[in-house]
Amino acid sequence: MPGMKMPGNFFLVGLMGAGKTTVGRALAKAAGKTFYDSDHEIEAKTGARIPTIFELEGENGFRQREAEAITELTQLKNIVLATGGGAVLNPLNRAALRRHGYVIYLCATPEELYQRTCHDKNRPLLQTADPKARLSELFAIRDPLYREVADLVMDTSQQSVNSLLQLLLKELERKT
Ligand SMILES: Nc1ncnc2c1ncn2[C@@H]1O[C@H](COP(=O)(O)OP(=O)(O)OP(=O)(O)O)[C@@H](O)[C@H]1O
Ligand SMILES: O=C(O)C1=C[C@@H](O)[C@@H](O)[C@H](O)C1
Ligand SMILES: [Mg+2]
Repeated sequence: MPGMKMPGNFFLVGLMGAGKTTVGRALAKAAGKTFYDSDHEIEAKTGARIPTIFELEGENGFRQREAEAITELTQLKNIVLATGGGAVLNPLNRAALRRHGYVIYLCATPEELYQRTCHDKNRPLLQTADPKARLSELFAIRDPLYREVADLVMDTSQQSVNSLLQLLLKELERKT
């Protein structure tokens, strides 16, 4: 039974490596919705990879582009949207996410996030001497913000993508 609050969009939030893109794509397929990823939309629009945008325009420049993408994407209907890990930092993004869809926070420990992201160089905020410490700092700042916007918190620790998807579908069926 679709709830009144649910216009049919699912928005995924969480830190880098939480599985927003991976789980989001599978969820969209299973739920018959169109999948979008704000990071991919920004890259398609600019024709540049995210590390390049950070290099040329700084994090602030990227955040502006991200806010525009979130504004546009949250207007769409019947979608699953994987948001960039830092999208919740902007209160306008948080309001748009809450207003236009059902928000799912995928969480994991900083240690697990590190294991899932350490082989990939496409996350400029993790290109530091100590990416594990950086993930812990980001977790401390952002975990409350993810919880603030979330309708549902999913612990992804020690869960395969497929078992998470099954759990998520069950929860969504019950709650939405
Ligand atoms: N539940 C899980 N268990 C183990 N590995 C996972 C899980 N979810 C995702 N992964 C793996 O972790 C890596 C990062 O996942 P993904 O790119 O989906 O994260 P993300 O939340 O979209 O990150 P970002 O915010 O940087 O875009 C991928 O290699 C993915 O296969
Ligand atoms: O956590 C973050 O701030 C980021 C996460 C990624 O999804 C990208 O949006 C970018 O690398 C920044
Ligand atoms: Mg992603």
